Amino acid sequence: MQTINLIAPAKVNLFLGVGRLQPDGYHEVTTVMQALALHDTIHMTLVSSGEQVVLAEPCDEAQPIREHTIEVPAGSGLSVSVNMQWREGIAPADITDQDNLACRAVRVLARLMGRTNDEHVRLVIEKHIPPQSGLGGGSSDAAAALIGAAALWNVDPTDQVIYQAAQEIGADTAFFLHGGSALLEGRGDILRKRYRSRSEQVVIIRPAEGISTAQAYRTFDKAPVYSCDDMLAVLHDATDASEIPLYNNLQAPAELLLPALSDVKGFIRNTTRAGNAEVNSTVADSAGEDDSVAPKDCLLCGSGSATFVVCESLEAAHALTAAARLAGYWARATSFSSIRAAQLPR
Ligand SMILES: C[C@](O)(CO)[C@H](O)COP(=O)(O)OP(=O)(O)OC[C@H]1O[C@@H](n2ccc(N)nc2=O)[C@H](O)[C@@H]1O
Ligand SMILES: Nc1ncnc2c1ncn2[C@@H]1O[C@H](COP(=O)(O)OP(=O)(O)OP(=O)(O)O)[C@@H](O)[C@H]1O
Repeated sequence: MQTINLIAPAKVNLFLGVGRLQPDGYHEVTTVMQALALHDTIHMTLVSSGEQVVLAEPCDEAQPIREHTIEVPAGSGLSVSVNMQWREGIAPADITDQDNLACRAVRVLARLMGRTNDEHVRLVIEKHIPPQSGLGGGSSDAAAALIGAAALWNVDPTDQVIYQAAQEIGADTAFFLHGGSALLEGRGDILRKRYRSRSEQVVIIRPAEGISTAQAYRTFDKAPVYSCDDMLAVLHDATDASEIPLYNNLQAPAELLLPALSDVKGFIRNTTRAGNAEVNSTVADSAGEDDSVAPKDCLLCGSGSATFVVCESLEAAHALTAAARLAGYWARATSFSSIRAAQLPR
């Protein structure tokens, strides 16, 4: 038996330019993704044929630790299971082991490698990234599970099969193998260039409801508004992620799907305007009086439903987080980061 620990960071899209729908059901996308320090933690154990192990795992408040027994009978092939631990007050989502993107990632990698060993991969995921938020939590868990399975199976972490598996799982997964800040095209899975990461404090604010990514794209198609070529030229010329303009053409469709998003924008504007200019003067100064315009330095995360706000200091981030929680939102102070999905040192 072998256990390793991994981190799976969240992301935001500093720039998300959705283009035309392709015959495969996916849209052409030009995006600049930026990793956050906020991350899920994954513990991954490989149990081989003939072994019987008893793992001590986190459970719930009533029973903080529980024993979990795993046996691998001969001829059973690969099996994968997961224990999801919801942290940070995130409402637990009902995800079967079969549908869990991290479990899927392990199975896809085994298939692409032609690996047919009798073995069990057990995952414990400590969830700090809320799902259906546009923060890519599930995709990042999948990327970390690929890195973890590769380490447990002695596969070179730079082997192309890992990138191939990531692309098969979903559009966002490939980014988390690179992390930091990067320009991606295609379905949002082809790396074009890397930038120096941003490093400021960020607050994530999420209303109670999530948004389905597929539904956000379908709503976009009803009245598409495309980014212009001048904007794309800026992305290709930039070397530092701080040069990237904040832009997301899924913001308007997401607001149509979820009116609570306009309330979040209003909350951010009012909080930073109403005598709290020191909370985030950048947002306050640029907010103007027009309530239909988003305050500067704040943008929808991917397809939503979370919004991120760039703050000038740790104090400003904590003040905004506290105000957002008081207003009934899920909120979390974090920062931009250069991390990626990775194994932690033993
Ligand atoms: C909104 C973003 O998070 C921005 O980074 C991504 O584009 C979404 O990436 P993701 O969650 O990994 O998406 P996937 O799980 O691959 O796809 C979910 C659904 O979103 C839609 N989808 C996704 C990516 C893309 N380039 N075009 C699409 O139309 C498709 O309907 C797809 O069936
Ligand atoms: N390990 C996982 N963590 C979270 N969600 C998962 C996981 N595995 C599968 N899912 C499913 O994926 C859906 C999207 O979750 P995710 O956290 O990736 O949302 P998202 O951030 O909106 O996605 P994205 O930004 O990639 O579009 C969830 O509704 C959930 O059913």
